[in-house]
Amino acid sequence: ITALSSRQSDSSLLTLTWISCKISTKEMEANVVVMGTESVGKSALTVRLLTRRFIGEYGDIESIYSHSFTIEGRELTLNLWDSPYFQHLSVETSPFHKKVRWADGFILVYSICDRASFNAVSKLIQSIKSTKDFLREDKVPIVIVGNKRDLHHRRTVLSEEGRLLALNMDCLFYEVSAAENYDSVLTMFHGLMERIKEAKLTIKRPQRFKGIVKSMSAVFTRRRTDSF
Ligand SMILES: Nc1nc2c(ncn2[C@@H]2O[C@H](COP(=O)(O)OP(=O)(O)OP(=O)(O)O)[C@@H](O)[C@H]2O)c(=O)[nH]1
Repeated sequence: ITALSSRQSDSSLLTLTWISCKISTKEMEANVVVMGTESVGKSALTVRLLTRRFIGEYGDIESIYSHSFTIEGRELTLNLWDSPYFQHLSVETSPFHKKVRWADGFILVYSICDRASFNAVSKLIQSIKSTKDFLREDKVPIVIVGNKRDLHHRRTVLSEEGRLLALNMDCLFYEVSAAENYDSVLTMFHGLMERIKEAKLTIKRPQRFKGIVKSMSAVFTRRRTDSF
C-alpha cells in the first residue's frame, strides 16, 4: 500500500493491473489480474479496493502491492501487481501469457463511456480462455466490470450489452463507479473470489484423447528411432 503514493506523480498512458492474493493452507490462495485499455479506471478500482479511497490521478510504474482482507472470517492476503499496459499491448506476447498462466482470476475493466474499451474486453476474454484451455483449465473466473457509472450522461455502452457479453462468455458482470462507490467495488471483488473458490475445487481436465494419442505416438516413434 505504501508503494501506491509513488505512482501518483507519474503520468500514465495505459496500465495493466494485477492483484495477487497469496494465502497459506489455512487461508485461501489466489492470483488476480486486472486488465483493460487506457484510462478505464484499472488503477482507480485497484486503489479503491485496497484503500477505500479515490485519489483522482494514478501513475504507470509497475509495482506489486500487498494487503490483507478478512472475508467471511477468513483472512486473505492481497498482493497487487500494477504494470503499464503498453508492456502488454499485444495478447500474443509472452508477458501476456505469463501473466495469464499466473492468474487464478481476472477483472476485465471497460469504461461505460468508451465503446472501444468494451470491444477490447471480448478479445481479452478469448485470449485468456485459449491460454487457459491450453493449460487444461476449464473454469476461468472472470469478472467484467463497466466502470465510471457516475458518468451515465456520457454512456455509450448499455448495461444490457455488458450483461449479455458476460452471459455469453460465462463471466460475472458488474457496473461500478470507482470514483463514487466503495461497496460496489467490494461486491465485485467478493463475486470474483467466490468464482475462484469454485474453480479451485474443480479438478483439472484430464488430457484429451487426441493428446493421449499424440503422447503414445511420440513414445512409439522414439522406440522405432531408438532401434536403428
Ligand atoms: N468519473 C470517473 N472517473 C474515473 C473513474 N475511475 C477512474 N476515473 C478517472 O479516469 C482516469 C483514468 O483512471 P486510471 O485509474 O488511471 O485508469 P487506468 O485504466 O489505470 O488508466 P491507464 O493506466 O492510463 O491505462 C483518471 O482521471 C481517473 O480519475 C470513475 O469511476 N468515474
